[in-house]
Amino acid sequence: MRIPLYIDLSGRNVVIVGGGKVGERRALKFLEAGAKVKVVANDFTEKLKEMAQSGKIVIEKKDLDNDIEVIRAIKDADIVVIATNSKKLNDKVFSIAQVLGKFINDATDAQRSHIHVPFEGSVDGIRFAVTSEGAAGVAAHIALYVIEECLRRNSLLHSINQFSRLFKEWVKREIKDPKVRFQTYWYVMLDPDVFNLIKSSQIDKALELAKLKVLKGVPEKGYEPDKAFPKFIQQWKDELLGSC
Ligand SMILES: C[C@@]1(CC(=O)O)C2=NC(=C\c3[nH]c(c(CCC(=O)O)c3CC(=O)O)Cc3[nH]c(c(CC(=O)O)c3CCC(=O)O)/C=C3\N/C(=C\2)[C@@H](CCC(=O)O)[C@]3(C)CC(=O)O)/[C@H]1CCC(=O)O
Ligand SMILES: NC(=O)c1ccc[n+]([C@@H]2O[C@H](COP(=O)([O-])OP(=O)(O)OC[C@H]3O[C@@H](n4cnc5c(N)ncnc54)[C@H](O)[C@@H]3O)[C@@H](O)[C@H]2O)c1
Repeated sequence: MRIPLYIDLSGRNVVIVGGGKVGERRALKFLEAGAKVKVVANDFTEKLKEMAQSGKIVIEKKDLDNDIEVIRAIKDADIVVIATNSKKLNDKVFSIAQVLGKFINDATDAQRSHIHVPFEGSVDGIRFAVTSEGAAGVAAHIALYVIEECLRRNSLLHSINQFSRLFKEWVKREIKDPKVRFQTYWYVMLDPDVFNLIKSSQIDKALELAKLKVLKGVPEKGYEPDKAFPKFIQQWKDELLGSC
């Protein structure tokens, strides 16, 4: 079972074996996460060559035809990406990387890949990633579109998002006890007066009222996410899903 994570790869070494279209996409993706990217192949796309020329990545032109070359290429990697069009070479890189204990993203064999690169999107800074783990990429791609459009059209979520960000900043500054903080978030969301202000996009007023309520005291129990979230959904399901 693979689990979803968002990872900052600053300063980590990612070695991509294969300099074609897929290798290029992986280079761009891992660069976004701050990784030091090296692409090893016997041929590269124009874009990869440009990226190397401008110092964003390193490219190493090599015919990887024996184990020693592969070991040399990947020994310093934290993550190895397999993306050549030679099944024999992909299998070789996989077994060596596996023995060396590397994390492997195998773009050519979803089943054995440790890491999957999902379809990804974001609306208003809420990020999401969708994958079928290689089983039905077409369906995952369509699912991403549905999620993205549904969230984009949802003005209620937009307001909740605006409110939550500002409110959380304030709570983290003002309330020292994390246990109380956890209760606080759902305590105000379940308050009908605060929520009606959020619903009508009066974010400043909602914040003012929420702060007042919190300063008067937050219950120590009863607003844990596993209780509060279903209650919230039950109440606002139609408004939330109406735009989907
Ligand atoms: C999101 C995206 C990210 C990215 O690759 O950057 C991505 N695939 C994209 C495109 C794409 N994929 C394929 C084509 C060719 C034609 C077509 O089918 O359209 C194209 C189009 C193109 O290349 O242009 C076919 C294909 N895909 C995989 C295999 C190998 C296998 O099946 O084992 C084969 C060969 C199948 C065969 O041999 O028949 C496997 C994977 N593809 C994944 C992700 C992961 C799980 C996704 C999931 O299932 O949810 C996984 C497991 C790889 C991983 O996790 O590393 C990217 C969106 C690009 C964008 O939109 O910008
Ligand atoms: N995961 C995905 O989303 C996805 C999408 C499309 C294709 N694929 C698969 O990924 C693989 C790569 O696809 P592509 O379109 O980038 O292919 P490509 O033909 O554009 O690139 C292949 C790369 O492998 C290199 N290579 C091959 N043999 C080599 C060797 N002996 N030594 C060094 N380098 C070598 C080539 O130089 C080239 O850079 C294919 O197996 C394809 O089926 C995966």
